Amino acid sequence: MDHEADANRTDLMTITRFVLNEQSKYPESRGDFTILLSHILLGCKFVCSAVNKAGLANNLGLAGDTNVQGEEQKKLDVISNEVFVKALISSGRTCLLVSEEIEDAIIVPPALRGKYIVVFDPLDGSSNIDCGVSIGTIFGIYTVKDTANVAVEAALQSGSSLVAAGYCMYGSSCTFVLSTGNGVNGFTLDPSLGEFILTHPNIKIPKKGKLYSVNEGNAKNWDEPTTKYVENCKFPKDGSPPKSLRYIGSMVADIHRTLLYGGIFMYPADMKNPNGKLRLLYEVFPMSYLMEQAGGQAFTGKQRALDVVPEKIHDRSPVFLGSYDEIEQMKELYANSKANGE
Ligand SMILES: O=P(O)(O)OC[C@H]1O[C@](O)(COP(=O)(O)O)[C@@H](O)[C@@H]1O
Ligand SMILES: [Mg+2]
Ligand SMILES: [Mg+2]
Repeated sequence: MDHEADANRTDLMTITRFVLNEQSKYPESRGDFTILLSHILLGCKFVCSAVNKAGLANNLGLAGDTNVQGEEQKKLDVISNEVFVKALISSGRTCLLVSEEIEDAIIVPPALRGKYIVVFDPLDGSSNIDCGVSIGTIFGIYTVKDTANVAVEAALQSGSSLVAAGYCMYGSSCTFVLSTGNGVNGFTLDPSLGEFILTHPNIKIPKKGKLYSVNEGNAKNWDEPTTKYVENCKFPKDGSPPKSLRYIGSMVADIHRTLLYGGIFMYPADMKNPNGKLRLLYEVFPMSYLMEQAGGQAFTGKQRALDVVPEKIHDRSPVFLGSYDEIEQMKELYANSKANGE
């Protein structure tokens, strides 16, 4: 380890220091959020290490069960879910948990309750686990006034009520991206220090993009606006160069690239999946929150994604996320198709 180089690095802003600085702006704060976040970070470090060692520790492949979504669970889906449930409950700052991998919401025992609801996708991009492609964890945080009588309905809040959201990407490096409502910041795990260091301050998505990201394998089932938008990416009518297609198949990785490079990521509704595939509470909302905080937009095809009010905890929603101008184009296509009664 090059201690001298590290000692000279004055920019070593750890995420803990960053959040404590943020917290100092709220004199009334008791540090509950900082404690909750430290437990989420611990969970991410644990899962990052488990992902890195998965092949060695025989943690690749299927777990043998099916989750509430009807998907075959991967061993790492189960491991990461257990890690986050334990970490979140032991923080003593949560009262209700919603996980992609568990059918019912977890109501935290009264003695361990705090004011936060955490909705999370413990491992996103499960289809990419066994081939070592980037995967991640996604989370959203809400608050509750009445923790004593908390029930599952308390999680059915619109995305615009989130107080924080983020993801951790397990890729070539482990990157943690967070917003608490004052912009978006990215931190990279320094494995030798075991610390997340600020490496992407104040992320702002470019207003336009040269990339589009969608599973074109679903194209035959798409609606008119989606078909027209993708057609225009490939054969632009205004003479501009065609956009390039980038699709990893892990929402965390596709969104991370979109935040940094610009462009659009979409999982539209189609005739096969009339509500799309991605889950509102722990995929669509957190990513929409981050996208808006970075200057982009998030649209469902009908409305601003964050304005949707979920009816059930595992509801799905179509979603278009990305650069401001790209989503404006998509909105226009939907408005026109509506006007033409399509
Ligand atoms: O294979 P498809 O249909 O393109 O779906 C890919 C999408 O499904 C997901 O893998 C769903 O998330 P999970 O892996 O958490 O179930 C997203 O990460 C990704 O964007
Ligand atoms: Mg997911
Ligand atoms: Mg998942």
